[in-house]
Order: sequence, then structure tokens, then C-alpha cells
Amino acid sequence: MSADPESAPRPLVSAASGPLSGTGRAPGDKSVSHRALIFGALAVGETSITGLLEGEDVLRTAAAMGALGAEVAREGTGAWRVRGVGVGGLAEPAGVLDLGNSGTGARLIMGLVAGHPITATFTGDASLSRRPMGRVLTPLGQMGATWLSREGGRLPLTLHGAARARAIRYVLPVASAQVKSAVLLAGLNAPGRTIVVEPEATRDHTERMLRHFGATVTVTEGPEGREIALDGEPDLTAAPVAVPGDPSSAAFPLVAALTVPGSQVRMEGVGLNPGRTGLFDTLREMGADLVIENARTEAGEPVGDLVARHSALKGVTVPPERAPSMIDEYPILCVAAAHAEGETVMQGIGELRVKESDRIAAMARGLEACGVKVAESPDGMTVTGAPGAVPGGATVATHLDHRIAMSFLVLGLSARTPVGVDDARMIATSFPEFEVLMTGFGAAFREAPPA
Ligand SMILES: O=C(O)C1=C[C@@H](OP(=O)(O)O)[C@@H](O)[C@H](O)C1
Ligand SMILES: C=C(OP(=O)(O)O)C(=O)O
Repeated sequence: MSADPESAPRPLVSAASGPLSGTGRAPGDKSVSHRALIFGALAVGETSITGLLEGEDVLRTAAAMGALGAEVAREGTGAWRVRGVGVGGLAEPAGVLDLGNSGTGARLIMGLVAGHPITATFTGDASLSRRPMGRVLTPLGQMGATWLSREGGRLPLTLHGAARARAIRYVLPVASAQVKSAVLLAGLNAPGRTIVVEPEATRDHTERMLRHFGATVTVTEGPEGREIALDGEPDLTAAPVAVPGDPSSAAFPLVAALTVPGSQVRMEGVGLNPGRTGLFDTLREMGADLVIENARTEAGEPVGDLVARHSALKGVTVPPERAPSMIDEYPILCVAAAHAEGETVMQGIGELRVKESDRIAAMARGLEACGVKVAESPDGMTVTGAPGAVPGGATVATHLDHRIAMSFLVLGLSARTPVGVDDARMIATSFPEFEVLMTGFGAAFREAPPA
């Protein structure tokens, strides 16, 4: 279903369905998919990608790479081919780059453009236009880029790349893999060493992929944190990419199985990069029967099959330093927390307020409407569970946020009365097969008339 802003919202209702069971595959990892297209576009030669996520966020990045001069072709389901232009070889796009709902696409491609002597205008949907871009513009400005934007560096924004990009050393003021990646992408076309220091480690897909395509990247632990150094102006060479399954997407059916009595669900080929697995650790601490089988390495990324069985969960305090490794998973963790005995305390998660929606507020309002007790602070929330007794019975506002929509559809499967979401369109940005997969496991979803 399309997330086309011109189309009408699509309300959806989820109701208690009995046990869920089955085996499925998570869609391709969104972070790795964006990067495969971007590095493919910068490399010399033809990169073939398998398992690419064909969600709307990634399709926007594919279109942007085409507009910047790469040849991008779809060969079959998840199978794509990118003929790159070489570092420094991007062309100025003729039209506007519309990144839709995607923060990753917008911020990474800004880094790419900033390192090239070209100008590009970026737009996005209402959600993306509210999100802060100053966090990437500040370092990109230090590297020589200039821009004209709405107040606070919001989209729409026109970015003039540097005539000759300067390598910088940049200490991340916020734990963000998107900011780290934007600086490294700009640094690719800068002579000398670009260094990013991250006080808290974030997902390292960019570092892994830079090496995979032939760049020299060294990572050391320094007094200020993890220090990533990239040697500028490398010759990137096309390399095949097999995209692992997305743990952030697999989280939804797995938590559904943990919370619906009698369920057992197996998700195969899930990426288990340690920068992404904080939710699985947390769920196990809560008492989840969640087992990894067939742990293996595929194309440089750890991968495994995950089996979840319905479990009696208990509330935990999630260590704030774990936040970067589960940053997109707090909405679905709230659903597990709603079914856990006692309190689940989440702290150090202020970043959730600047995602596709203010996710702390969206989850708190939705859970309250469903009869779950929640306390909210500027950078945290506490959910008090009601195991097996979540009332439900509300239609929740999703604010153009796919993860809010999927979380409440999962909650509806175990609530006493159905839970509706006001709009399911955005699910297509990251997990287009969500409804088919979940209904295949036995979930009861039905279209609802608009309120
Ligand atoms: O680099 C990436 O692919 C991502 C980084 C995270 O964002 P931040 O860098 O803003 O934390 C995450 O929330 C997003 O879904 C994907
Ligand atoms: C935050 C997310 O993505 P992005 O920042 O790319 O919009 C997400 O997918 O949860």
C-alpha cells in the first residue's frame, strides 16, 4: 500500500487472534539497503545487491542515486544492480531530491552532495520536514558546504556542495549513525583524513561497507570515545552486497509471539550486528523465550534465525547506554512492557522525540488510550504492565510513523478489545510485507472505515 501523501489515510484495526505461528523472513535491513545503493553509486563498476529492502524509504534513495548520475536497475525481487560513477563523479541532479519519510536517506545523501561541487534541493513529507537537519549541516558546513533552508535547517533545503571538501575531525554531539555517516560520506571526496569520534558507539554499517568497497578505515578507542578515521579520495570498487534481514522489522512479529498466548514464531536470516541487538538482550532480561539458531556470518554481517515463544515477561530498567543499539525498538518494547509484570523503565531516549514522530509522546498517548499506565519525562518513559489484561479499545494516532503503526497493531493482538491505528500507509516505508506476514501467522487485521 502506498505512503503517497496524496492518497487518503488507511485506518486498520487489530484484534485478539489466538496463537500466532509460522516461519517468515524479515525484509532486507533498511540501514544496509540505503548504504548499498549509496556506495554502489560511488564505486567504479557494477555492484549487484540481493535482498534489498523494497520499502519506500529505500526506493527514494535508489531514485536519488539515479538523479545523481548512477545507473540503478531492478533485476528481480530484492535484486538490484548499480553502476557507479566513482568518488567525485556525481552529477548535479536536474530536479528536486524527494526523500519522502526517510531521515537516513536525507541525511546520508546530504553528506554525499556536500563532498561534491554540485547543488541539490532536498524535500520530504510533513514528518521529514519537521526533523532536525542542523546536526548534519553543522559538520558539513565545516567541510565547505553551504545551504539555504527553512528555520533550524529544516527541509526543504538547498545544499551547495564544497568546491573542494575539507577533511575534519568531528566529535558527535549526539549519538547518531546518520550524522557519523554523513560526515564520512562527505570525507570520501576530501583530501586527507576525516575523523569522526563517537562518545557512544552507534551502528557501524557505514564503516563495514566503506571497507567492503575498498576504503581504508581505522577504528580506535580514544579518550573521547570510538574514533573512526577515513583516508580521503579512495578508489571505491564495486562489490556484491547481500543485505541481511532487518532486526528492527523482525522485532514486530517476535514481540507479537511473546505477547500472544500459545504463540511460536520463527524469523529467519535476521541481522545480528551488535550495534542493533539491544532489544533482543532487553527482552531476554524480561524473561522472553527468544532463541537464536543457526548463527552465521553472511557478507560480513552476523545473521541468525530467531525463535520466539509466548512468555511471562517482567519489567526491567533498560540501561541508557543501550539506547543506540535499540533506538528504533523502543515503541515495540513498550508493547512488551505493557504485558510485563511491574514497571519497565526507559531512560536516555530523548532522541526518540525527533524520529518520524515524537515517539515518546506518540507511545505514551496511545498506551494511555489503550488503558496502560505510562509516565513520561523529557528523555524517558516508564510503562506499568498489565500481563494478559491490556484493555485496548482505542484508535491511536500514528503521526506518519511506521513504527508507531506496527507497534499498536501488535498490541491489538493481545488486548481485550480491538486496537485501531488511524493510518497504516507508512508501514510501507520499512516493512511492506508486514500485514501479509502477520496475517499469515494468524493475526486478525481488518480495514476500518475512517473515524
Ligand atoms: O544510520 C541509520 O541507518 C539509522 C540510524 C538511526 O538514526 P540516528 O542516526 O538519527 O540515531 C536510526 O534511528 C535510523 O532508523 C537508521
Ligand atoms: C528513525 C527511522 O528511520 P529514518 O531516521 O531513516 O527516517 C526508523 O526507521 O525508525
